[in-house]
Amino acid sequence: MTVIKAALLGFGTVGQGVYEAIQTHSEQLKKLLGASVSVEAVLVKDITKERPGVPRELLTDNFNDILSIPDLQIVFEAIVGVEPALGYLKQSIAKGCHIVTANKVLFAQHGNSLQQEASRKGVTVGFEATTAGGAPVIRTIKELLRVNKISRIEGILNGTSNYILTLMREENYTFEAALKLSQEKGYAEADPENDVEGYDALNKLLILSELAFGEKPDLSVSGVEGITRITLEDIQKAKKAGQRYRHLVSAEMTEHGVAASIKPVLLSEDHPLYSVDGVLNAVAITASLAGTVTIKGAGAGKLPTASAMIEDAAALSGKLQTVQPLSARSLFAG
Ligand SMILES: NC(=O)C1=CN([C@@H]2O[C@H](COP(=O)(O)OP(=O)(O)OC[C@H]3O[C@@H](n4cnc5c(N)ncnc54)[C@H](OP(=O)(O)O)[C@@H]3O)[C@@H](O)[C@H]2O)C=CC1
Ligand SMILES: N[C@@H](CC=O)C(=O)O
Repeated sequence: MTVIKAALLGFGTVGQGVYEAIQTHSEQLKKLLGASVSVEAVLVKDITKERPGVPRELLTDNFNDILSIPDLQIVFEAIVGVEPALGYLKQSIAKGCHIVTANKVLFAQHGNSLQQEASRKGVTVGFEATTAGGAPVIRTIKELLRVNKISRIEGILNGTSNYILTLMREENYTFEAALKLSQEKGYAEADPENDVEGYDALNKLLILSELAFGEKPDLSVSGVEGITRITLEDIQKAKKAGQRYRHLVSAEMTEHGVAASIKPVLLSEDHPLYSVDGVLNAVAITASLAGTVTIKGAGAGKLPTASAMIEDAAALSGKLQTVQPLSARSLFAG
């Protein structure tokens, strides 16, 4: 039996989901990739934490242990913020590994340069999980762009905000209680201010805009607004009037560049995003031939996000070397 060697950077909500999905979907991956995916090491920050379900000898807090794995093919990255993740991904590319990341903060700033470095080394960068969780928005835009020109993108890109707004409307939750529940469910960022003040949606819009239009919008005039100014009273008043608050992002190609907006908006029943409740995200892409294509799916959470990362790995079919299983599990044990 041969294997494809992978390493995991981060073992929080998303990292655990990727590890679990590789075990539970091993047969599908084997059929697609021609060999089993073997997780050879898991990088964490705090090596002393209890990690049920993962063999102790796979854990390390030293990135050099990852770099020293022979024939490593895929590095899944699910840690938080730009550094040290960016340095780790650059070193992984230099080692000849394909990388798959969920880290939108990093990717919004450094996605282009990472992709250029990867292409020079003949490897790929999967970033489906950076935007809209399990909903395949990146893949859809790439497919559309093969022939279409994209003129506009509009959507709900933060699962936490949509979940909070839904709980406040449907179950009279306070903002604080709804945020706490979204943290418990693993939807919110390590610093949830990124979610509720609109910065997470901003990073995702920057990623989509760069992909769809080849440039990022300038938001210095319109600014970025989250959901924190909306009160329970506002939401209940809107409900009585048959309206719903949504945190909406949009980006449109104009003759002066990309015009964008990120703010809460009141929608009526006739709007296509009116019914997108809970942790769902939805993105409507307007394309020259296809018209408007709308993708909807879980925008955050362990398994939907892992699904996006595993799909990126599955897309490497035909590009991966398989090797005999190793002794790697004992590489850095002790
Ligand atoms: N949660 C979600 O639904 C989604 C999250 N994302 C993105 O995925 C990434 C991970 O998110 P999530 O799993 O929720 O985050 P968590 O906070 O749950 O987990 C982060 C993991 O990264 C590890 N880590 C943090 N800093 C370092 C470091 N310097 N060196 C090594 N390991 C480190 C932590 O280690 P330790 O366990 O030791 O603390 C932890 O295992 C983020 O970039 C996030 O924006 C993307 C889509 C959806
Ligand atoms: N915190 C993010 C997680 C997914 O990207 C969100 O709530 O959308």
